[in-house]
Amino acid sequence: MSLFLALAQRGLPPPFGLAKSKSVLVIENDLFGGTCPNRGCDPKKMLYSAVEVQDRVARMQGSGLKSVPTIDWPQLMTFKRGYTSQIPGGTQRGLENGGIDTYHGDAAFIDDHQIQVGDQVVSADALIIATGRKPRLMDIPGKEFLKTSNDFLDLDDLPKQITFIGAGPVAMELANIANKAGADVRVIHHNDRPLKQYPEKFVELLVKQMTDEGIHFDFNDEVEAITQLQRRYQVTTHTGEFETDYVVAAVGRDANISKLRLENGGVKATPKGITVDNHLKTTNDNIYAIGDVVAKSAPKLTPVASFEGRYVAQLLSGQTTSPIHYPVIPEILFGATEIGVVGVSEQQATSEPDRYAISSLDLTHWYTYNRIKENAARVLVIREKQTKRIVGFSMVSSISEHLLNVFNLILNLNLTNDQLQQMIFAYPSISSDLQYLV
Ligand SMILES: Cc1cc2nc3c(=O)[nH]c(=O)nc-3n(C[C@H](O)[C@H](O)[C@H](O)COP(=O)(O)OP(=O)(O)OC[C@H]3O[C@@H](n4cnc5c(N)ncnc54)[C@H](O)[C@@H]3O)c2cc1C
Ligand SMILES: NC(=O)c1ccc[n+]([C@@H]2O[C@H](COP(=O)([O-])OP(=O)(O)OC[C@H]3O[C@@H](n4cnc5c(N)ncnc54)[C@H](O)[C@@H]3O)[C@@H](O)[C@H]2O)c1
Repeated sequence: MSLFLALAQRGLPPPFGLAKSKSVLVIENDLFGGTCPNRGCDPKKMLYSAVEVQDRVARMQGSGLKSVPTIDWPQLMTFKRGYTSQIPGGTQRGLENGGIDTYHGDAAFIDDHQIQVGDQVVSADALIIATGRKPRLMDIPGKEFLKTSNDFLDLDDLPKQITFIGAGPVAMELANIANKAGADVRVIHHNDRPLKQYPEKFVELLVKQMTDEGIHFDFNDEVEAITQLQRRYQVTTHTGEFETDYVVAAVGRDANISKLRLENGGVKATPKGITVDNHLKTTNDNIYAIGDVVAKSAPKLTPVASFEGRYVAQLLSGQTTSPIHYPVIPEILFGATEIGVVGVSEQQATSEPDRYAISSLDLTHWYTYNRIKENAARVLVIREKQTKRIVGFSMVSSISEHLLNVFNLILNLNLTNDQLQQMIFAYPSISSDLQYLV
């Protein structure tokens, strides 16, 4: 028997893959499906459905459209819940229909083969830990008043004034939604270079656009305390104090390991997560770890967790013995303006000028972006000088996700310029610009 401790919906391939040859059990202590479809990527993008349309209509004012729609938050939340409410039950039924047993409860190791779930004990030959991460709460006076992305993504009514602490992906994406839905939004960040994984100039552009939309940024500031007033909160920072209706801590996420009693299973972890080798094996030979819970340099994203899940399923069913080899991994910050990166970064290319050449292009006036009255569309295309192959791509625009995935294919398949010039793309479309970019 193989046993999985909590697998997100996107991680389902491993239990399904293994269920053909082994008896499999999945334990989840909260919502089956995990973070992404219940409280992460998917509900966030359900809310973005309204933001994207509103933003596009706003840009077309005076070019054929009159008046910008306002967002009705309770209706939008009902729309989102129409999706999220189906996830836990649907995921659990899907597992059971696939011949996989499910348990609901906190999993904790008794030893390296046995797991306690509530008052039951289950045992397995191999175990896979996929318990993810949870929002980090700050240890400051008034921390009990802090809300998280989980709370924000399920708000019945939108507070008038919302403060986000941190300017990482979670805060920036949710701040954008709150602002477009009509809230007065403030973001407090403890340095002046948020979103380090994205090109600095693109982040500056994003911050400027969000500021122009009315979001107030406090950089190089630190929240010291939250005090409850009659109906509101007072936020005290290094530099002063202000009142707000709702404070979201978005300062990172911690590995879900505190309930697992890892020591009983001989599994070592650091504050960054569970330690694994290049086969995703923990410090115990029978136990593997995948996804966000792992201490690793690969980005903590849903498709990365799924990829790791498929790899461990292949390993356990004898289809591979090789170490895990990650493909090129794209990252994207969603929003009315999206920033995407894949492959060699601008930072890396700049630090190796003999090896890489960077082309920086402003596409704002290109037909594709002109047609939708885009505020700013820019790309960085990074080539290896010797081979002339494209090895990196970054983009800022309202529709970056399209070209990002196309460049992801180019990089992963190692396509040459000649091969791309031999193709015919549907025209005019976002991806037909490709032949002018490569
Ligand atoms: C607001 C937000 C937006 C995001 N947006 C994106 C995005 O746009 N794109 C993207 O790729 N990624 C995004 N992510 C990241 C993505 O959600 C995670 O990378 C992904 O969910 C990780 O999957 P996982 O299976 O490792 O863990 P999870 O999905 O977190 O699943 C772990 C599960 O384990 C359960 N669990 C924990 N401890 C125990 C225990 N002791 N016993 C039993 N069960 C336990 C948890 O309840 C949870 O359901 C976002 C995250 C957040 C918070
Ligand atoms: N579009 C996406 O792919 C997407 C979207 C959201 C989340 N995610 C995933 O979720 C993970 C977690 O995101 P996150 O934004 O919660 O965490 P994060 O760690 O990526 O960002 C948190 C930010 O808060 C800052 N910070 C820390 N302490 C602070 C403090 N006391 N005051 C002010 N700022 C402080 C940090 O410097 C950091 O920049 C991401 O790394 C990513 O893997 C991905």
